[in-house]
Amino acid sequence: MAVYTDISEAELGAFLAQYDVGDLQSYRGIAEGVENSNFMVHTTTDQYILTLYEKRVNADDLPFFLGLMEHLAERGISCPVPVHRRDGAALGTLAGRPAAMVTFLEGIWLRRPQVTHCAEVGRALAEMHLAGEGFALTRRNGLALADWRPLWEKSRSHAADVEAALEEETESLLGRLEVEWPRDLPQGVIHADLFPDNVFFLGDRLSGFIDFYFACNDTLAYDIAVCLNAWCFERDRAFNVTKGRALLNAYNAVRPLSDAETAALPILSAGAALRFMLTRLYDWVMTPEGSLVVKKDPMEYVAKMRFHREIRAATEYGLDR
Ligand SMILES: Nc1ncnc2c1ncn2[C@@H]1O[C@H](COP(=O)(O)OP(=O)(O)O)[C@@H](O)[C@H]1O
Ligand SMILES: N[C@@H](CCOP(=O)(O)O)C(=O)O
Repeated sequence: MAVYTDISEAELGAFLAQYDVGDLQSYRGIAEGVENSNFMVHTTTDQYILTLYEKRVNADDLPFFLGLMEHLAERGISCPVPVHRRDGAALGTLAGRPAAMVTFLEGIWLRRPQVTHCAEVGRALAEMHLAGEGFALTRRNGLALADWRPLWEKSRSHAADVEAALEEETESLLGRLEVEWPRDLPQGVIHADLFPDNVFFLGDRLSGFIDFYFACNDTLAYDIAVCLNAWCFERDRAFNVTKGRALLNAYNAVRPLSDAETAALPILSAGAALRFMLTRLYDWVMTPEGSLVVKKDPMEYVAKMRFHREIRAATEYGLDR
């Protein structure tokens, strides 16, 4: 569960007194999520999400994350908006942690997204990429290609415990990515973690994105690759080309992909699969039993690395060309 830091009613009441949000009525910790401590807060005027930023989030990045949500919301993207205190600040301190309140986003995330939802994600991702243009702050991707090898070196010696071939396969893919990674593709603000648990729906209609805490400036098409991996594989780890088609074509209809972006999709998808395999592997082998960190299965992403290795063209993902 993701309530690493607990808060008392008195602390929260004093924190809320800095805002124009009415009086505290009730609050509860939210079990979902991995990185931070989240609370649902009901006041006499509305409901909000309170986040206490934990160790893995760099406090220097918070103005980027909070400012980005505001920038996107001003441009019509549905996402939480930071609530400002009476003194104008969006970021405060609670229980010794940096803390912020954001507006509550209606909707639920889908455990079993269907083709229609993949199309919604493709469309909304492209809209977000366009809306990100002009955002004044920048943030380097802390989990970009250059960061993968140092991360790999930390858990590499445990890879064989997870699967015999994993060390050799990872080494081989990483070596290839370091040589072939595309560096001249269109850049912009990317979400970088747009998994189903970060996208809300009301019925079949996408109601918004949450969890911008990996957002950064990077290759736009890499964000599509993250989504292809997160949305278009089934539980048996098979790629669903109908979902791929829906996601890619919906994206392309809003922000047409260049030939170079299209050609790079297989390598970007392999890289995206490796990136999530690496963070999952690290948590898998390094997190002590009984810790609150939720461990996700690295093998799910090993299967995706293997799948992309065989892909030669984006049309195999379903993109119409
Ligand atoms: N603005 C929001 N509106 C509604 N629910 C939210 C909002 N932000 C977070 N949540 C809830 O909190 C959970 C965890 O949030 P998330 O940002 O994914 O945490 P973490 O960064 O720790 O992974 C979400 O699955 C959702 O249930
Ligand atoms: N999406 C990542 C883990 C990050 O979790 P989130 O709850 O912050 O989205 C993965 O699946 O490995």
